[in-house]
Amino acid sequence: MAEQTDQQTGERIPTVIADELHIVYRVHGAKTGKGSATSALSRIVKRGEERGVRKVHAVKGVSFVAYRGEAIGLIGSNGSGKSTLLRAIAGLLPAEKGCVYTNGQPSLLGVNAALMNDLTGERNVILGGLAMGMTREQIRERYEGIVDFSGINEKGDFITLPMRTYSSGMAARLRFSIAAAKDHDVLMIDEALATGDRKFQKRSEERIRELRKEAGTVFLVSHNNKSIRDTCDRVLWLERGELRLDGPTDEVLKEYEKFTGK
Ligand SMILES: Nc1ncnc2c1ncn2[C@@H]1O[C@H](COP(=O)(O)OP(=O)(O)OP(=O)(O)O)[C@@H](O)[C@H]1O
Repeated sequence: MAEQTDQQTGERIPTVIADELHIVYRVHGAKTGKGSATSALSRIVKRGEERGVRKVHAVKGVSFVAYRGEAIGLIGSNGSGKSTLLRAIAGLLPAEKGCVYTNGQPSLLGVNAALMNDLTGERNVILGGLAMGMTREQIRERYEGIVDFSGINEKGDFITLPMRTYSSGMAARLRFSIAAAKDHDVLMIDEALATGDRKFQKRSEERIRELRKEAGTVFLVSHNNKSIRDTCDRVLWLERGELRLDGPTDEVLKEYEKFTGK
């Protein structure tokens, strides 16, 4: 339906809307000060604060609209809130204030995406496919493609070995290949490209471009400015949880590189 409207009117279709989004983590059991009498007293006096709970305000009032067909890079220093923002878009973290709307099913592909270490790569392809909502039939059809794309079998029959025998790069490649086998409405990739070798990075970038053409929206978190430049046409720059810049890749990266001194 949505695609038809797109073709008929040429209008851009929003896929993700973040409106003044705030995300706060609560860390339980964290000490709020040394075990002194004064800190105990101040804890009692600060009545509004839950005891032993520290709050981390990771995303602060972020607003943007993402459209179908866009590939958006998320950049910023360590701890600036990039992964948190992705997890919130995926619906894995509740908003403290503001909200995030998504049109379609968002899928988050992180380097920690859950695959079973004791199962073979083969079983994980099937499980991963089922978990993404593919049918057994679709998985059977795409199985060869997934294994070929991952390149896991290039150096021997590794796909029939348990995942725990894979190097971290091999495991990351398989995760990316499984996720990329499906056409996603909103695909979010957290640093996945950084783990593969250069040849695999090139293949992944190509696949990201294809996914965009298939009308989805792709978000890519990366510390590799080249990967961002090669795959994204728009960049959101987060710093200390705030959206510092949102614009065309070249413009934002130029400012970011000035900031980081690169
Ligand atoms: N599970 C958690 N509990 C509490 N605080 C957290 C948690 N995860 C992240 N944070 C905090 O939230 C802030 C943002 O972290 P986040 O992982 O989103 O940053 P990032 O930009 O993805 O960083 P990096 O580039 O290092 O991956 C940081 O201050 C971090 O300490």
